[in-house]
Amino acid sequence: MKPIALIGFMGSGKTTVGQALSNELNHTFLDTDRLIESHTKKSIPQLFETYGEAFFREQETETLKNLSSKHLIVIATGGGIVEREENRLLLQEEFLTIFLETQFESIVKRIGEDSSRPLWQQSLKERQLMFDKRQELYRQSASLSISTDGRSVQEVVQQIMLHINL
Ligand SMILES: Nc1ncnc2c1ncn2[C@@H]1O[C@H](COP(=O)(O)OP(=O)(O)OP(=O)(O)O)[C@@H](O)[C@H]1O
Ligand SMILES: O=C(O)C1=C[C@@H](O)[C@@H](O)[C@H](O)C1
Ligand SMILES: [Mg+2]
Repeated sequence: MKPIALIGFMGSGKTTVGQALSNELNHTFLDTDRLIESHTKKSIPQLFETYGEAFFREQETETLKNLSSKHLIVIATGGGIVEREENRLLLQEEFLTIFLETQFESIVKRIGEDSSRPLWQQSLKERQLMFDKRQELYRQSASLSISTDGRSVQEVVQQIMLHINL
């Protein structure tokens, strides 16, 4: 069985839903953001500040490649993983990829003014533009989309369980 990958914008719930889903399935949970931080021994804000976004994206692709051959895992990805075509192809071909579809208004409520997400440190208009641009990329990369608006984390997990045939 292919590894399960959760994709979606920052705050769509990839990390929290991924943890709960992995418990339900008795799979190992891994988060590409946390793997990159432990590999580089730097926080994401430090990586962006010191080495720039391109370096972070290289690390992200390497991490995704390494995870593509693993079994019985659920991975949470970074919100920008779909920016690279190479990653989109990996997500389409090597993972059972699930898009946690979430309206921009819900994202704003969930994240607030969080300084741990460097690309959230922009004007509301720029955040919305980035969100709009990525929606099509998430859809292209996933074989299943689950709406998270108005659903608790457990309800999102239940929806995923209903739609995947394991
Ligand atoms: N379905 C939901 N309903 C309400 N709040 C949620 C839901 N899913 C996640 N949250 C909350 O939203 C916040 C962001 O969730 P989380 O960190 O899991 O998002 P993420 O997709 O992993 O973001 P990032 O791409 O930045 O890593 C957390 O405070 C989490 O508890
Ligand atoms: O949306 C993005 O581009 C990002 C989301 C986070 O998960 C991290 O991967 C990082 O902050 C970049
Ligand atoms: Mg996360």
